[in-house]
Amino acid sequence: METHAEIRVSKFKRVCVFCGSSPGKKRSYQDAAIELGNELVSRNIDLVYGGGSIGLMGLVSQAVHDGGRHVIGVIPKTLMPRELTGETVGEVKAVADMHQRKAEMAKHSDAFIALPGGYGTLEELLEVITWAQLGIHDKPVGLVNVDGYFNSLLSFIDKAVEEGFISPNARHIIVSAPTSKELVKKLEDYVPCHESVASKLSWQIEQQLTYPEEYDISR
Ligand SMILES: C/C(=C\CNc1ncnc2c1ncn2[C@@H]1O[C@H](COP(=O)(O)O)[C@@H](O)[C@H]1O)CO
Repeated sequence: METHAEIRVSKFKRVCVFCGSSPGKKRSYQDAAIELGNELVSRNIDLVYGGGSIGLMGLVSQAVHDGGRHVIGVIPKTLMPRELTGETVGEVKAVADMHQRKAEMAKHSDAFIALPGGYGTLEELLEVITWAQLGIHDKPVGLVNVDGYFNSLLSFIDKAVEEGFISPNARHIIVSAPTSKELVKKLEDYVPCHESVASKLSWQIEQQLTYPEEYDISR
């Protein structure tokens, strides 16, 4: 059995995790959030997430923080009062709005992982998949399919491929596995095979024009 003390090398420096602001009803969801945090620690990977301590977000961030890795919580100013999201461990980056939050989370991460969650998680997951399809980034995107939580979403995506709305190549953007350990391995091996609509460079130029300098947390 592998322990936290065992550090394995990863090609990812920072991974962005999208997950429920609620804990979910099954213990397995909460266990999976802690397992993902521990998996990142064991691979020497830092965390980027939506900030706060509520739900699965709190569990994954606490596990990464307790394991000694860096945690960045990217929070829109509106959600910053502690009674809304709880205390954030590690570094807090304040951003102007939800749109900038997603852009900043994406910019500072080498890969994206979704755990079970609700509308917010699905929206974040689908957006980074869409951005990959458009060529805005070429970073791997995966989901931890805890107890088959995402089966119906994956079936829907397969239906969209069958019906001609998603290309078979773009179907490969989304990587899934039942556990964090298997998923991180798959993401490490991921090679994009879909065609991009526009170059990464042209999207970067477009993004620089979108937000004023005062909100660019990379400075
Ligand atoms: C809507 C609720 C609480 C709001 N609090 C949040 N605090 C921080 N981040 C949030 C919050 N709500 C959504 N997010 C982002 O979306 C994902 C979680 O949303 P979900 O709908 O719970 O799946 C998460 O990755 C955050 O980035 C009351 O539940």
